[in-house]
Formats: sequence, C-alpha cells, structure tokens
Amino acid sequence: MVFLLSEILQEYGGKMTELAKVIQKTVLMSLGEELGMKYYVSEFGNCNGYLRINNYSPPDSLEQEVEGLGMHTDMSCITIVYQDELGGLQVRSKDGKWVDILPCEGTLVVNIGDMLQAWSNDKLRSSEHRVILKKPVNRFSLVFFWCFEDEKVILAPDEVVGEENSRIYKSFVCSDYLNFRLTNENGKFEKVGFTVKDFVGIGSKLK
Ligand SMILES: O=C(O)CCC(=O)C(=O)O
Ligand SMILES: [Fe+2]
Repeated sequence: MVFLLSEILQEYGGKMTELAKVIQKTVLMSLGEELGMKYYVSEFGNCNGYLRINNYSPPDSLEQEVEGLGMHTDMSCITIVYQDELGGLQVRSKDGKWVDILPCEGTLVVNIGDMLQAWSNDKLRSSEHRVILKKPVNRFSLVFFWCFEDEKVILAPDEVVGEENSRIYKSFVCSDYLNFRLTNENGKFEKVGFTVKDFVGIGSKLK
C-alpha cells in the first residue's frame, strides 16, 4: 500500500512538475517573450514542487459561513489547485468582494504566489484567497506549490522593473520570507494581513 502510494505520488509529482514548468514559462512570457525566454531558466531553473493534500472535516454547523482555510496568499511562484466537486474556493477581488471559483470537471486553478509578485515588481499579483465549507461532508483538494529554492535571493531584474517604474521590493532570501510567514506573529497573514510587501516592501514600516 505504501509502495503503491509512493508510486502514485512519483507519477503525479512528475506530471505536475512538467505542468508547472509550462505554466511558469507561459506566465513569464506574458511579461514579454524575450524576457520570459531569458529568465525562465536562469531565474526559475531550480524551482521545486511541493504537493499538499488538503482534507477538510465537515463543519459542525452550516448556519454561519465556516472557513476551512482563512484568507491567505501563497508563498509560491505559482500554485496549481484541484478542488473536488464541492467547491468553496474563493478569491478576493480588487474591491474586497469574495468571488466563488466554481469547480469545473477537468479544470485546474492557477494562483500567482508572493514570490512571483515580488520578482515581477507587482506586474503579477499574488491572489488573496480562502476556502469556505458549504456542505456536511469532507472536502478534498490537491495543491501543487511551485517554489524558488530556499537559498535563492529574490530581486526583480531591472528589465522587469522597467525604466519608468520604481522598484517596490528590496532583495530578500526566499527562506527568510518563509520563516517570517511561518514563525513570526507578524507574518500570520490570517491574523494581521502582512505579506511580502510588509516584509520587504520599500517603505514598509515593519522593520
Ligand atoms: O483547498 C483549496 O481549494 C485551496 C487550498 C489553498 O489555498 C492552499 O492550500 O494554499
Ligand atoms: Fe492557498
């Protein structure tokens, strides 16, 4: 059984890695074809994938809205999400409204994460999202996080910032941001809403 599971993970993980690479390249090309080709390997060539299986227990009561996962941003470059047929994934719009991402057979959802937001100097935006539990049954999702290597120093290249724009983020080490989000009270986004902009945004009052 363990053997079988590891085989499945290996097979699935390999496919997801291939898919993540294609999506990552496509997203970078949206910033400019030449730029995408140039940085896809040099900057994103050592990315790693992490697969998470989420199993949400049914809520005790459905009288009020129950959050299975509170509002957050992903710490990845990109995230690929498969949610089961129950739905419940929501993304926050620019004006702060929650928009349902309805499940659709054969469809995966792709989020931009904080690392890509910082690397692209906000040209690509990390989505604020959450999960609402709507039915009295377990909900499952499979989430594949495509991330920079821990030791990577993240700094938007001058070409990405653009001549007329100013740089929004100081350079930072990937694992320092992960630690900030995972261990520091300030970084617990669902509590205080601090994200990569608060961590290394130029002009951030945090430090
Ligand atoms: O369960 C979902 O649909 C999304 C989960 C999610 O956003 C996450 O694991 O970061
Ligand atoms: Fe997420």
